[in-house]
Amino acid sequence: MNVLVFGGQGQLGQCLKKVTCQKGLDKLIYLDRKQGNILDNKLISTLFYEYQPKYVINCAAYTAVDKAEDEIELSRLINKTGAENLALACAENGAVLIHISTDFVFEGNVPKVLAEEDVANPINVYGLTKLEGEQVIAENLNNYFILRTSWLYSEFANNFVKTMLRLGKEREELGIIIDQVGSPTYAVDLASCILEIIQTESKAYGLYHYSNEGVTSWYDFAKAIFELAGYSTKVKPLKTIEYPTKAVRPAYSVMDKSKIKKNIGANIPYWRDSLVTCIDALEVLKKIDNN
Ligand SMILES: NC(=O)C1=CN([C@@H]2O[C@H](COP(=O)(O)OP(=O)(O)OC[C@H]3O[C@@H](n4cnc5c(N)ncnc54)[C@H](OP(=O)(O)O)[C@@H]3O)[C@@H](O)[C@H]2O)C=CC1
Ligand SMILES: Cc1cn([C@H]2C[C@H](O)[C@@H](COP(=O)(O)OP(=O)(O)O[C@H]3O[C@@H](C)C(=O)[C@@H](O)[C@H]3O)O2)c(=O)[nH]c1=O
Repeated sequence: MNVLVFGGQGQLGQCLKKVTCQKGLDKLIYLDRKQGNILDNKLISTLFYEYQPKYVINCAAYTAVDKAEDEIELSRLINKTGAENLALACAENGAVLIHISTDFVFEGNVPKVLAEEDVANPINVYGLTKLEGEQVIAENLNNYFILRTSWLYSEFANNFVKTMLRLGKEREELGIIIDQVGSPTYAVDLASCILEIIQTESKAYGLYHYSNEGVTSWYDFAKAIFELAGYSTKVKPLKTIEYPTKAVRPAYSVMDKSKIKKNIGANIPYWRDSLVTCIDALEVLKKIDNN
């Protein structure tokens, strides 16, 4: 049972690799941007012909939230057209598509836990193009899982945890937004959930929410990162208005995970417990680097 992973060198792609290695699974084929460009339909056809995949995991995306405001067409090309290309190839070849989306499809203007059927109303280009990607998959394919996740971090690639650890070393104090609230997600936990869907060959296709359990602000998340990593960096709470960014971000994007727990049997860790695991993993990598 072959599984093609597009965006295999990104953060989630590397987490999938870590989990498959731990579990001894060897049927996943990881494609970097060159080996598996989701904008190249000829290449996609060749890959489907060569590997006859039963599952396709799309970890490829345009994820630079602020830059997307200036690169609308590129963001749309990767997040919408790329998703459409994979959906069409899956439909033609009878493969199941597992696609990742985001909490940023929501406006987040009310402190209400968001379910899959709640109205999406993106407030930035990244969120809009991710929503367009979801829609184009649903229009072209029946056998798909779209997992919306939020605030992904891990020991791999770029993410908020690694940014905090870098800046925390350089500065005595950091100002971090306190009035944006959500749920951090350890990408290794999400990778395990994706593999669970594949291993159980679940047929409960559809749209799902997946994040770690619990709710926090970026400010409290940063404080927890420094505390667990043993840093003495001070953290100053800022209002969104005091930290201007090119893209507007949702103030409240906590997602309801009842559906994925019920249909897939997902067992979801609490965000702080997973943060401990990630900080430990970063420590191990640091030791390996130093040797
Ligand atoms: N990061 C986060 O906080 C969150 C992410 N998500 C979603 O989760 C998914 C995984 O995100 P994450 O792993 O963090 O993202 P990354 O940015 O770490 O990885 C995305 C990968 O996609 C690759 N890519 C870009 N364009 C193409 C293309 N045309 N063809 C093939 N590959 C391409 C990138 O390659 P290159 O580096 O060479 O450009 C990169 O390796 C995405 O769908 C994202 O929208 C959802 C919520 C939160
Ligand atoms: C670096 C920094 C960020 N912040 C704020 C800005 C922002 O509101 C928040 C997070 O900043 P980042 O730019 O790291 O994260 P951002 O790119 O906004 O993260 C988002 O990425 C996309 C891909 C998603 O899908 C979302 O779920 C979410 O994870 O923290 C500060 O307040 N102070 C700082 O020093």
